[in-house]
Amino acid sequence: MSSTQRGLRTLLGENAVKRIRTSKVLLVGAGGIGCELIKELVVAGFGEIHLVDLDTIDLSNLNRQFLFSQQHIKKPKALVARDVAKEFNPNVNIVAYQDNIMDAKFSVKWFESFDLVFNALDNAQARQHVNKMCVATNTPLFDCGTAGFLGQCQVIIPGKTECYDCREHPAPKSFAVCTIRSTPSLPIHSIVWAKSFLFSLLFGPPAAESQFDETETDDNREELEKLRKEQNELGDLRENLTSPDFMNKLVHKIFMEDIKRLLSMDAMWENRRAPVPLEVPEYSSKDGQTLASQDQRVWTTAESLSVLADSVERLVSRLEAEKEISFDKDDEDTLDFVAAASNLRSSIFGLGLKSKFAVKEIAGNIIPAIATTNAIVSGLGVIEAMKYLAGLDADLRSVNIWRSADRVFTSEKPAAPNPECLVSGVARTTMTAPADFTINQLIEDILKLKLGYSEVSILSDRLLADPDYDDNLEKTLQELSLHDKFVTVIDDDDERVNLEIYITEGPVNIEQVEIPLRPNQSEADSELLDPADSIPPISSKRTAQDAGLPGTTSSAPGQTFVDLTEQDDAIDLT
Ligand SMILES: Nc1ncnc2c1ncn2[C@@H]1O[C@H](COP(=O)(O)OP(=O)(O)OP(=O)(O)O)[C@@H](O)[C@H]1O
Ligand SMILES: [Zn+2]
Repeated sequence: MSSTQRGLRTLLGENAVKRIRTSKVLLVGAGGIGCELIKELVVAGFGEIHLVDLDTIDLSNLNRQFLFSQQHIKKPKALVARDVAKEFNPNVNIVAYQDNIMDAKFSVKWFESFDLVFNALDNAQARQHVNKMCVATNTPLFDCGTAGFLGQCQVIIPGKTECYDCREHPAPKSFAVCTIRSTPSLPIHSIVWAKSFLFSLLFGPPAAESQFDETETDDNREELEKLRKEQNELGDLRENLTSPDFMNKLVHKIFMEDIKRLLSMDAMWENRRAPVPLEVPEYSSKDGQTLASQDQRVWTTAESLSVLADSVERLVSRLEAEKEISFDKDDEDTLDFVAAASNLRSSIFGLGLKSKFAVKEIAGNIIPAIATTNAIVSGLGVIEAMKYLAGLDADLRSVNIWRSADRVFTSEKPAAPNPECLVSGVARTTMTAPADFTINQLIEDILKLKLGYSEVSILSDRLLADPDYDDNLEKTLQELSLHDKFVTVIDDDDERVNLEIYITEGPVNIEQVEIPLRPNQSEADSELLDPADSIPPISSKRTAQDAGLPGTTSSAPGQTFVDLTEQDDAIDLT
């Protein structure tokens, strides 16, 4: 027995140490926090640890993800973390998966097999998914997150405490479309334009909706009309990505014609510096790669055009295999495109130019990760998990690390679940049904006949049916890929809380369930902590957007689905 474990026995007693040794733990994420957590868990003597991470090791991870070194670059994080951590304590059984935790194979049944779950994730979508699976399976979750010097470990005991989604996360700040598209006044506006508008329209997946604030007013109606026309032209250009003339056409359109069109709106430039259409110097894509590697200095116009031309060639050649490409600050081809295009736009509008390195920081919206904060938060998470295993429920605390003169740590007793929460405040059941079971059968035979609903809406990750939408009624569970997934049933009479049904394949059968009435709003409020006393959770993603906190993917009636992967442009520069 190690000295750590002897210390734990003195502190928590023999029983707790035994529970630590026999418990089965899931750790999601093997990045900055995950590396720290697995070390803590292994050293503390947790017996069985399952580790999931979808990513491979990048050079930029090495400064803080201390389990990884140069020879591990490009290898799967989960597998390398398992091998290295095992050396600290060969008695621990570590099972590693290089996989997305949101994959259907990590089913409710699989989650149910764990005693504890730790989140060490960098995005809200995955955290919300794990939160939902833990609440559905009644599994305690310790959600760790850091953003620079700030950190947090939220303790989530389903049914007893708040969950990740019990508090609303403030919507990320977004830029007005006119600032980005017509009147940029800061380098960041050019960067957002290059990344979220130009790059996404040329190479990205089709956006469901505009990522900018497009609220129409009397003042901007004409402008918005022009911008839509411009956008359609860009869509046409995308059709010709492989034509040898593409780069010329692109440069001509976005840096000359579109700028002239903007200039024709005289009123816009009365009190602003008017943009100057680009005078295109000689350039060659051949120099692109060499220039792109010079990431600490500002490129000239000709150099930016060379990098742009070269990155377009690289991206276009990838499109054969990839169909569409998303911006990623660690993907050099996408970063080169954004760095070059944004600087060209900045020079047109007379804004400051930036090195590729600086663009990476802004476009990736990075708050530098601090290894010490990750280590502290991980330690706090494991302490709370040990308290839980020792049966010290009353002593459980969610802990925050602040950067203030008088207090670095604050801790709070986790608040009670919010009855209005779309994860904690719903009823849940499971059902089995065969592949050819239709949505109509689900509504008529199960929901109406067995559970007594009169009017319902059904959602999964999208709307499947409601009283006015019947396109899917004859579609089967198999066609809609609904096995091993949750569907949400909303009572359109507004009486009962939402019902989440987890569907697996088998003969038709539904587990009986009591569906409570919707809580009265005022009663619900009085049971909760005063939000002013509460500290909103921090994401572990080191972007200002996630530190400012994500939106919600919940399936409330009338609420639109927010694809969190598309919110990367929300940049808060505080
Ligand atoms: N859906 C998911 N399934 C599994 N692992 C995930 C999922 N989403 C994120 N992760 C993992 O969570 C980890 C978060 O770690 P961290 O915040 O240190 O990010 P990073 O990508 O290593 O670093 P950075 O973003 O700063 O470059 C990453 O290793 C990432 O691969
Ligand atoms: Zn909740």
